[in-house]
Amino acid sequence: MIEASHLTRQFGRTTAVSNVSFNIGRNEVVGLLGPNGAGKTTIMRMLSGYLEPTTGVVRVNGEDLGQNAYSLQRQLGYLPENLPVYPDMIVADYLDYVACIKGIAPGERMRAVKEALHATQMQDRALETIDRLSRGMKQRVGVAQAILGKPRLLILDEPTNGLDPRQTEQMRELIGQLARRATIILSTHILHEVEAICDRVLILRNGQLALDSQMSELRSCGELLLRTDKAVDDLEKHLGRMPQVASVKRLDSAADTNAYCLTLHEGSDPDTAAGNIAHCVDTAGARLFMLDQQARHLDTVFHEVVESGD
Ligand SMILES: Nc1ncnc2c1ncn2[C@@H]1O[C@H](COP(=O)(O)OP(=O)(O)OP(=O)(O)O)[C@@H](O)[C@H]1O
Repeated sequence: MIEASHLTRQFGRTTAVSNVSFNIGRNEVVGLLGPNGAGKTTIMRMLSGYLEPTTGVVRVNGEDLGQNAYSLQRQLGYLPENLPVYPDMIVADYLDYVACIKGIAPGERMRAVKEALHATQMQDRALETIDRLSRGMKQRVGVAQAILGKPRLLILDEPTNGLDPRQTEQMRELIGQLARRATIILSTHILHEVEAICDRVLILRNGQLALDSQMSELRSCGELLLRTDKAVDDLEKHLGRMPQVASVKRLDSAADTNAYCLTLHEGSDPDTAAGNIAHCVDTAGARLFMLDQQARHLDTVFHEVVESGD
């Protein structure tokens, strides 16, 4: 759906983004993360065609965005970091104006505006002047203009910025609904937002892509916790001989149970390993009480990735 190939962007002597490449497929929901100044907004602006890369290419459905910016921009929804909403305009007029720029046919515009207002729960504010709305409400107007015409590609720069916890929750739900029919790339500083809604995460560090991982792979840390009865003294040895198991550590044992932490070899599939471990425990003659894959949290990974570059 969208392909970023060797993107670099310089501002004078500052290299904001350096040789970043990735492909994002249809209906993926991708979180773009990184500390302040890592290059997130610069990438979002290049992906949406509002900023030209110094070198590199963005392709949307195989078409070069640089060559076809105007027509491709009409097919995508973009929520910029700083909302360019016109303060003196009435919400509905502004959305109608954006619908017009996006090339939505005159007969379709009213319905498109109503749908966008409904999706962002702004129906009651349709006739207010944008200037008089709160920060969170303005943010919703920004999202409403991005989703006008139901684009298949949405680029959202910090969509929950300035929202209160309830509005944040509503925005998360909205993004979840939009994700059923659109590819979404969103940047945020809120890591649990990414954990809640993204399939994949890209982490930038100093303008470079430091991590590109599916959330499911990222959560797996290659460790399993095992608890058995004490029927077999040398269970540790049996477990250690398994091909997927790199090491076995005995943990504190209770009166009638033993506990182990098993580290898998890199690249081992945790589900296959879990099945084999359960079989090994059974054949050795012990009873299995618990076998649990350990999960890593995104904030642990984020800090590891960001700090490894310091
Ligand atoms: N128009 C510009 N002119 C000069 N430098 C810029 C410009 N836009 C961005 N930069 C610089 O490029 C780098 C990346 O900025 P960018 O806004 O993309 O980071 P970010 O990851 O979005 O940061 P934040 O989390 O603070 O929003 C920073 O060093 C910034 O100062």
